[in-house]
Amino acid sequence: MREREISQAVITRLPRYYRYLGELLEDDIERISSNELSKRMQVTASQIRQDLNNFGGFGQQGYGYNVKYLYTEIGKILGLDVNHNYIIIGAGNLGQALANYTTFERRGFILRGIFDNNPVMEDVTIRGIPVRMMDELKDFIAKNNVEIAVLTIPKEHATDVASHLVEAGIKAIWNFAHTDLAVPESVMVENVHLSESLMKLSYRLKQNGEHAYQKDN
Ligand SMILES: NC(=O)c1ccc[n+]([C@@H]2O[C@H](COP(=O)([O-])OP(=O)(O)OC[C@H]3O[C@@H](n4cnc5c(N)ncnc54)[C@H](O)[C@@H]3O)[C@@H](O)[C@H]2O)c1
Repeated sequence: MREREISQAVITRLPRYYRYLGELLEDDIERISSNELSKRMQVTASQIRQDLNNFGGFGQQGYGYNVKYLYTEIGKILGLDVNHNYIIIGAGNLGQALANYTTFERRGFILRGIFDNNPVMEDVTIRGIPVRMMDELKDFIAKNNVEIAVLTIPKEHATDVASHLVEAGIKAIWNFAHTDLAVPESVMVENVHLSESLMKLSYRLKQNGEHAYQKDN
């Protein structure tokens, strides 16, 4: 597989293909045409053919796509054929919600530890995992082969914590703190802003002329 030649735009669409193909598998659907997939995903059939042609030979005239094969291959491209150890930093509302979301484990993301700097949280367990204090962070990352840190702490502390993570050899940060992190290029950062998604929804409601409650001044 020549992954280097796949464009970034295609890569960003892969998780969605992966999700839909996973649902087809759960429904015991073995093959699907690009037209059928197009209807389900609301993407044009030609976009699907173009995207999936990047991986060569997956679709066959008159047969369509072999769902299991495509799902497996896209999983490999996304690095989902191996496990990734991760930790959560910030055991508050969001950190706990993510820690309790067991579907990540099914995808191969294994929660190894949860950290916080509030002594009240020390040894509180979330899904059987004890909350640890930050002084254990560096050793823990090295000993447990942790690749990914999820940052669910207030933005004021994010820069400082990110630099500790870099020092400790973390490879990737899933950043929920609302701030851009300055880390070396070798460390991957994926920022998540749920409120931006909500704003897009608000925009669409507005375009649709939906009634909205006026804000109190
Ligand atoms: N990106 C998003 O879509 C999104 C969505 C919701 C919340 N957030 C942000 O995520 C953060 C967490 O939200 P929450 O509702 O869980 O808050 P919270 O107050 O419930 O939890 C934050 C936790 O971080 C811990 N903490 C603070 N500083 C720390 C440090 N230096 N090291 C380790 N732990 C530290 C606190 O003790 C607390 O347990 C907030 O900054 C919030 O703005 C982002």
